[in-house]
Amino acid sequence: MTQTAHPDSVLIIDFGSQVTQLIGRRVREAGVYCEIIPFQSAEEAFHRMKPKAIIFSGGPASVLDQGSPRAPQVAFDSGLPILAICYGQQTLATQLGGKVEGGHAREFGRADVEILKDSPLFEGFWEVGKKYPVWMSHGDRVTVAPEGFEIIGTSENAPFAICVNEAKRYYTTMFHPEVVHTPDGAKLLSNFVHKIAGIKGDWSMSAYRARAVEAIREQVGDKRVICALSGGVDSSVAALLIHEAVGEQLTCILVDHGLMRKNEAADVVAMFREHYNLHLIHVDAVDRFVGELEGVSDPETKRKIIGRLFIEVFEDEAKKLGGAEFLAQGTLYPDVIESVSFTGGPSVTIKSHHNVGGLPERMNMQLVEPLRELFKDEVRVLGRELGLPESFIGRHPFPGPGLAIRCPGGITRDKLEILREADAIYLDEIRKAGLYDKIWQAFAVLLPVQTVGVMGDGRTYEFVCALRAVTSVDGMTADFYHYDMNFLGRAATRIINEVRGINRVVYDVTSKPPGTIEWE
Ligand SMILES: Nc1ncnc2c1ncn2[C@@H]1O[C@H](COP(=O)(O)OP(=O)(O)OP(=O)(O)O)[C@@H](O)[C@H]1O
Ligand SMILES: O=c1[nH]c(=O)c2[nH+]cn([C@@H]3O[C@H](COP(=O)(O)O)[C@@H](O)[C@H]3O)c2[nH]1
Ligand SMILES: NC(=O)CC[C@H](N)C(=O)O
Ligand SMILES: [Mg+2]
Repeated sequence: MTQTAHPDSVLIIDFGSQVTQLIGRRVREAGVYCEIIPFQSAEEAFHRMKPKAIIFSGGPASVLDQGSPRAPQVAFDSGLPILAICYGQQTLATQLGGKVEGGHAREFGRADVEILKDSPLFEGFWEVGKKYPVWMSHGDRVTVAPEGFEIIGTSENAPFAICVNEAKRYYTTMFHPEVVHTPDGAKLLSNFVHKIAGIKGDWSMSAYRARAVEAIREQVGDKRVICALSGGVDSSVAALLIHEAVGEQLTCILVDHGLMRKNEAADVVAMFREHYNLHLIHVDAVDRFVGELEGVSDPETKRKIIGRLFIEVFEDEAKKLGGAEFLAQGTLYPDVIESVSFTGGPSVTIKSHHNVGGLPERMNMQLVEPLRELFKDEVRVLGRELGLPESFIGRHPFPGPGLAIRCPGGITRDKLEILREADAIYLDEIRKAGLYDKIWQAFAVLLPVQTVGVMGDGRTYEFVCALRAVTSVDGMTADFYHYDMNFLGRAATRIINEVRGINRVVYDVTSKPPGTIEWE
């Protein structure tokens, strides 16, 4: 979304660290605009962005390896302040004539850094002669600093814990200031962008909104955009931004595939019609999806059928509109990071996430992704900024393939109905207990297992319903939610009493890993 130069920006050069995204986050929290760019395209981005400061991230490679990543020369020629973290420190040292060695004691986790000399980097919170906790994760280390550098902080296994050239404004740390395990790290990054680079810090979500709108206008011109709108917070916020940018040129398409939560499609349509004056097409594709899914039990086959049908429905709708040049998506930063990782490498497919990403190629469309630099909680802040009702902002994520992947075994219309009812009761109980916002995602699963029960003196032989609730930050890892047993008892009783077809309820106590959040 960032075609134009921002007057006060920070260029974060990504060497592939798992936590690079957190650097961006901290910089934004300090009120400064930034972009994270893979090292391969950093030079190009530098000329486009005209940043006021540069940060080098950590990374999995060793600078001692042939062909390992380097920072572009322009970073050093620019005269800009540089903060270089971990791998960034190692490549900076190597590129400026210092030395890096492997084979020393590796260091993962907490370390204590002792401050040897004052610096604007930690002015206001770290004092000479004292020790402070930081988080390290490295095998290699700098053993000879480049000329003009001095060590101002040291730790047991990282003699060059903080090594700087104040004259040039080059600051390098062996530890990671961006992670929460370095308690003062955010302040350190804030000092770098404010005190050292002299950037004001007047960037905010409302500034993000204004720039995003401007960038969308520039990208889209007077062409037509379609937006796949699920009512999830990501696609809702993307749709509102694009609507603000190009108004009438936007058409949103909500596909009711019969796999949504109870009343979901109607609620989403009602909310958008009530609050916003945008084109919204509500496609009733229930028979098309459920018709093809009936009897299908293999999880990957279900996902592939759903992915294909989504494409077909969008193709049909775009045709009816006379074609569309752009497809909008609510892609977030965590969705992007996996595709730009330097190490890449073959990884196994655990499950094929339904993703409209396959659409544009097949349909000859360009992508509009105004949220690709944000995290989910930042998207929520932006949603509030745009006036999206709170009931939409705080919603639990809901997967594109919906209830189909919560109904292990063969899908039938009856099973989908039973599951939809159980899920609605479960969520209702969660809301009543005031737990909805404490849980990251909660849902019911209908197991393809029938068990014997007794109700009203009669024998029953009905399905088992499993309840799931997890806490998580980004969905990549998760812990099961620790309910009070009374709550579970209440939810189970209501589901068994009110839903015909279920006579037993169990709770899933599996974390991710080794489980995944969804059952398929
Ligand atoms: N029923 C649907 N109709 C139209 N588009 C959909 C539907 N389900 C999913 N999509 C599209 O697929 C994208 C990916 O879904 P995903 O669930 O990751 O995001 P979301 O629904 O916007 O937000 P959330 O993660 O909070 O559910 C959505 O942003 C939306 O563009
Ligand atoms: O849009 C989506 N399309 C999918 O195909 C899909 N599969 C899982 N999910 C959601 O992703 C998060 C992690 O889920 P898993 O642990 O099951 O992989 C959880 O939030 C899941 O609900 C999906 N979202
Ligand atoms: N976290 C990092 O950036 C690690 C850098 C380098 N791979 C090392 O092991 O030292
Ligand atoms: Mg969703």
